[in-house]
Amino acid sequence: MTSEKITKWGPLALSTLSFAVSSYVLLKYQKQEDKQLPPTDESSKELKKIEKKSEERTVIYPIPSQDRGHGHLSRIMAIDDANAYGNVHGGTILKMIGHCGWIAANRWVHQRTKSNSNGDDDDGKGEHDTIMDSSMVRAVLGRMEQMKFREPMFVGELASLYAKITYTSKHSCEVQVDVFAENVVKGIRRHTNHATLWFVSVRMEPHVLDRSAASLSRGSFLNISKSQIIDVSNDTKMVLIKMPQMDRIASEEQSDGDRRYQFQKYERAHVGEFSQIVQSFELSEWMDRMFQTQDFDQLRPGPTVSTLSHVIAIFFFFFF
Ligand SMILES: CC(=O)SCCNC(=O)CCNC(=O)[C@H](O)C(C)(C)COP(=O)(O)OP(=O)(O)OC[C@H]1O[C@@H](n2cnc3c(N)ncnc32)[C@H](O)[C@@H]1OP(=O)(O)O
Repeated sequence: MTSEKITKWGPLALSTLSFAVSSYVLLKYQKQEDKQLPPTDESSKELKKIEKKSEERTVIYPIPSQDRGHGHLSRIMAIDDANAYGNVHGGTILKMIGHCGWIAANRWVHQRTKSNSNGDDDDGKGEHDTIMDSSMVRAVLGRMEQMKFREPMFVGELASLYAKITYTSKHSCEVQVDVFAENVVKGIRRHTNHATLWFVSVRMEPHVLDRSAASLSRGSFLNISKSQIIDVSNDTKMVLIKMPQMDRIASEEQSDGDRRYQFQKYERAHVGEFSQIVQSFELSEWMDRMFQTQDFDQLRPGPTVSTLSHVIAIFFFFFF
């Protein structure tokens, strides 16, 4: 064989050989693996045994009663929590407040299980008390109010948040969240933030979404009733359910809570109206009306603008 032939056909022959060997090895390995699998009956028995063992190991603890309606979060503030001034970013604190309130509200709504249902609260809003599956029950954030940034928080401090249910209405609850910043090195703790959140209790239900209608335009969503808000990604809808009520609440606390509840309801109901008034009100029209009026003149002591203008007009009329 000449060296020319070797250089021409050698690499091709080598690659074919290596391909054949690797295919043979792979097939043999696969066959061995198949042989190792136990028959189906045995394998299912084995699986059941393993599942039983892991179930025995998994202990599900009930949420302690003192934690119901309470939430707690703690975290050291890191460099990436900082804003341009080097303090902790307000958005970081807001997010943690949302999480902490969410813990308290969800622990609260999860008191509603099959065992404590009474089946008497179907008030035509689609809510029945027979909660099928606790994983479908949740509290969703409706409103965040009274967010107070009392003092700045610094990187390196320990942020500790405490949330507590302070009022319940038929379908919503008020959660108060307090935030503390602790300098662990110096042993100093400061009250940095306070917020009030309102959560609404809902149940997720499967819903067949008419995608053709929904995808036409954003406007088509506006036709969907508010109590059937749709989670497009999961094809589920939220249905309002009753909020578990606070018991053993002092009458003063109850009336204070009622007042805060009525106030936020009133505010929500009138925000739309107020913005409509602002939008429809032309500034130029307002300026015209303001300067046409004589009321301001009459309040001033001495000759009014209108009186002076009359004198000047008479002067020009007679002398020019
Ligand atoms: C956990 C999270 O962070 S979830 C993420 C953020 N949140 C969300 O995505 C929720 C989006 N919003 C919604 O889905 C809806 O607005 C809901 C479910 C909150 C309310 O639905 P609506 O159909 O508007 O409720 P509707 O007007 O019938 O009121 C039902 C109850 O909720 C209360 N509610 C409704 N909106 C609000 C609100 N913005 N703030 C406080 N309470 C509210 C009402 O007071 C009422 O309770 P009541 O019967 O005890 O008086």
